[in-house]
Amino acid sequence: MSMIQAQSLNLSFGVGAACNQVLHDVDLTVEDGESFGLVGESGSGKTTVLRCLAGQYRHWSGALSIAGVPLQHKLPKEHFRKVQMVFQDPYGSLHPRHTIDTALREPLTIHGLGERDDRINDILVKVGLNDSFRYRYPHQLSGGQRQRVAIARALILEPRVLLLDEPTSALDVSVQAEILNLLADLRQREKLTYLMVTHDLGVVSHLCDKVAVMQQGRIVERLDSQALSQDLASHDYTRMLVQASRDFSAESPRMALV
Ligand SMILES: Nc1ncnc2c1ncn2[C@@H]1O[C@H](COP(=O)(O)OP(=O)(O)OP(=O)(O)O)[C@@H](O)[C@H]1O
Repeated sequence: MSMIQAQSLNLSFGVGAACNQVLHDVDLTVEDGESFGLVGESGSGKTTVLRCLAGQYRHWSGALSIAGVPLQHKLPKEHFRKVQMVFQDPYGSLHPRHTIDTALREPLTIHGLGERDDRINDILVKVGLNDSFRYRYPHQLSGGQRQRVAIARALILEPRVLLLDEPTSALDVSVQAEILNLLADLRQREKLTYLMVTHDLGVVSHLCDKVAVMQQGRIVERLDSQALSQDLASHDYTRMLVQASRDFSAESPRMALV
């Protein structure tokens, strides 16, 4: 069974002359346990796809489902036990005046889950932190540690799907690989399915099994990330992205599309 499915997903902002259609008949299938990348130019609609699945936009048309369950426009609370989102900026996604303990406790309270102290300790260990972080505030953590907390907050409800919106792009280059390795590890251990937006084709080849390329609200190509690294893309736009990534990596070897 597919874990994530989008069929003919359309979404516009504004009305009348100001109407801007940002998604055009997006079809997407992500299998259980797969890591799927969404790449493409800025403004092509990648984040909007994630936000529809996360219930942040309700005015889409088409069909969406998670684990075979069709999504309604207003999502029930149980949806968020299955699907969680991790944002680009870990500082912005954590309340500055809430301790890490409060940030992690809140979803447990909302969903009425017990054994809260044990769950908080366990999840901190899973993301490579420990209980010494519990009573700190976000500003007392490094960028990488904050993103670990944001990942812990997403995982504390034991979801099956993580929607990752450029999870490493706001981080210092030196910690990006650490977070990518953590995400790869967690996917295996927790049997998660990932749908990840990224600009970085190096991240795709490191973390994703498959990739879809978006341009102006449409998916123009779907392929295995291995095929992408081996120059087997067929669409001109995808080939242009790969070339741009290679040119950039000549200046910054870390970005290399392996
Ligand atoms: N709330 C909104 N109201 C109006 N327009 C919006 C809104 N959110 C997004 N858009 C528009 O939708 C289009 C797609 O935006 P989206 O953030 O999905 O692109 P993206 O591919 O994720 O870009 P980036 O890589 O720069 O994050 C853009 O033209 C954007 O301006």
